[in-house]
Amino acid sequence: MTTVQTSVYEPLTEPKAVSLAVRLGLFRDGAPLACREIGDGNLNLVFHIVDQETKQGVIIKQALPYAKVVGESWPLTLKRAVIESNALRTFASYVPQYVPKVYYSDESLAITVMEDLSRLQIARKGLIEGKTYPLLSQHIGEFVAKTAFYTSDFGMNQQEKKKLAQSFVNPELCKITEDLVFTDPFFDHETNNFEDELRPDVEALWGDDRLHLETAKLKRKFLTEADVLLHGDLHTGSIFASDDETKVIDPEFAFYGPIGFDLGQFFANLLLNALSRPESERQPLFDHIDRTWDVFTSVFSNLWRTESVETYAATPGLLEDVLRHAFIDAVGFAGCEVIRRTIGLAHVADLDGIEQKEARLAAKRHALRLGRRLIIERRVFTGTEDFRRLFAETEQ
Ligand SMILES: Nc1ncnc2c1ncn2[C@@H]1O[C@H](COP(=O)(O)OP(=O)(O)O)[C@@H](O)[C@H]1O
Ligand SMILES: CSC[C@H]1O[C@H](OP(=O)(O)O)[C@H](O)[C@@H]1O
Repeated sequence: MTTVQTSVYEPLTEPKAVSLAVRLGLFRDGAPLACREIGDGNLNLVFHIVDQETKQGVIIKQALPYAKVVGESWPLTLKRAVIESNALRTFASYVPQYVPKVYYSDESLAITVMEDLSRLQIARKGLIEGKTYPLLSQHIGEFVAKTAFYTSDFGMNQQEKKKLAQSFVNPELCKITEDLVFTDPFFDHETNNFEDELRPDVEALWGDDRLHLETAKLKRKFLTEADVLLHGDLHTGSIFASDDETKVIDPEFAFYGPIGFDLGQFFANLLLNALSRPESERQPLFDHIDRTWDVFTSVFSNLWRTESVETYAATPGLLEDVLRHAFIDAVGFAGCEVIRRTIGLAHVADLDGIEQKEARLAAKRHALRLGRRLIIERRVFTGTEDFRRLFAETEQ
């Protein structure tokens, strides 16, 4: 991986980002450059620099030494920028069509300079506006299948895999997920954030021993199962889309983990959008879940049968076992994500943006019932049609 170390860290400002872009020779001499900090995520600065004449742009993303959403009281490693640029490059070696090009990265400045994707729209925003993105699930299914297979012990040299896994050890970012996704929302923790009216529903979750046991099993998987290289935060705000293109961004949470995790995060964020829509407009979200799983299983199975490096790959029943466990885990992980996006620290605009208060509270109560049953009943799921069934059963 070519990440250079040239300078001493300082947070960029818009003028400093322009100077850096000029110094790096990213634009022609004398180009009239405009720059805006457009970061709307929880953690980092994102500078959009555009040549005003040619309209060509680049993105400079910079990690701050703390979590932007909370402030300097929450220090956070700058190494996440290296993880992010290395993950983008690793993914590009398998699925270049689904990630932005990385032009340059600098470990000391904690920056990744990458392709400007402004021609596309963040999928969460588009889905909230009612867009359907017909190819989103086909692309994400293929993205997850190929990145998972080729980084697994079945798709790459098993000694090389261990080295790759080592380079993606990401303890601080994993700890955020361990806390914010798998732990805090299930207990009375200060990071939680929810409307007072939801307190009885939330306290019921906090006192639910069965839910605690099943969530603990999922957290244990996340902590211990170094199966494939994951994106680690594959929600719809980490995906740029149009009707014919899909690009996955923001893999600073990348690490070696359980194969069902990225799928579960993606399913959950489709469900969160479905929760914000009237019943008559939910079908495209469930269709996306079906298609993601179908494409994932078909691409992954094909690679397993044709390119596996592991002797046991041909053992009858093994692939089916891997896929079955990936699915069950994905359902459970989706439940954790639905709950944490409803009452945890980091919410989603799909639910928070429901203007009418009673409708918003109803959608959030539905989310809590759905998330709980996804976790507890994940082993009963036989296919993606069960998402529709459970969604309907938890509506009231
Ligand atoms: N390659 C890109 N091209 C255009 N805009 C981008 C690009 N990467 C990020 N952005 C913009 O910056 C925002 C925050 O980026 P993101 O990587 O999600 O940051 P964070 O790590 O803080 O969540 C995105 O929602 C998007 O609007
Ligand atoms: C304090 S980090 C909260 C939350 O933010 C991350 O998302 P993003 O970087 O896309 O804004 C991640 O989901 C974390 O759990």
